[in-house]
Amino acid sequence: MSYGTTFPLWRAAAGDAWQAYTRHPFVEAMRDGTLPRAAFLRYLVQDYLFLVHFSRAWALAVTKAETLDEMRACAATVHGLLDQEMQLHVETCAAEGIPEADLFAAREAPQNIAYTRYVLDAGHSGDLLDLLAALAPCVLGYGEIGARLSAEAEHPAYADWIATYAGADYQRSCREVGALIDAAVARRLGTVPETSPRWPRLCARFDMATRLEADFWGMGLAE
Ligand SMILES: Cc1ncc(CN)c(N)n1
Repeated sequence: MSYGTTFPLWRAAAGDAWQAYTRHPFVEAMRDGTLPRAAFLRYLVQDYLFLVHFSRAWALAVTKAETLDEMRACAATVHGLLDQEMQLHVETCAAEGIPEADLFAAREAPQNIAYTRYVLDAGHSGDLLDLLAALAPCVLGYGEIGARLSAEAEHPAYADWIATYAGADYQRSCREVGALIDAAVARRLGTVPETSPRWPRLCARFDMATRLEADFWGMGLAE
């Protein structure tokens, strides 16, 4: 999946870290159905909390925007996270006897704190581009993983999860976020952004967020 022109450049710059994230053993175990349910639920509870902070980060992006179009795109992502994506977590956990109040009150894992606060700090200390570079691996990586698993899954155990990220709503959000990133980059860095002195730092932000994604999967696998 390309989701615009900037994402493939950032993804290529991240090199092997991107494969380590999108083909992590946790992902492959969802693909072949061998992922233990306890590991999935541990991940899903943490991911609910992750999405709470991620929504805060996208809300911060609204305040960092310079145009109404940027504000609308960031606000639409906040809506998608709070009112669509989190339903997967709430409904799956409810079916396992875990009410939403328990999700909200769960204790955050260190890997979760490291990732979400890194992203929030990227936004607080930088501008919209710093924040978008740190947000991109999350949104677009799951789009890529969902699309691949929907074609390659060998077992139905995680079909609901896969359907959420392969689904039309999530894939549309990925294309919109890709377009937001391309327009924000062009507005601030011009048409050849790779030559900007800011480019290496944006690639470094994307790379760090990618590594924190892999650590997040690892947290799910840890006993
Ligand atoms: C850790 C993580 N990264 C990405 C996504 C997809 N929004 C997610 N739900 N959780």
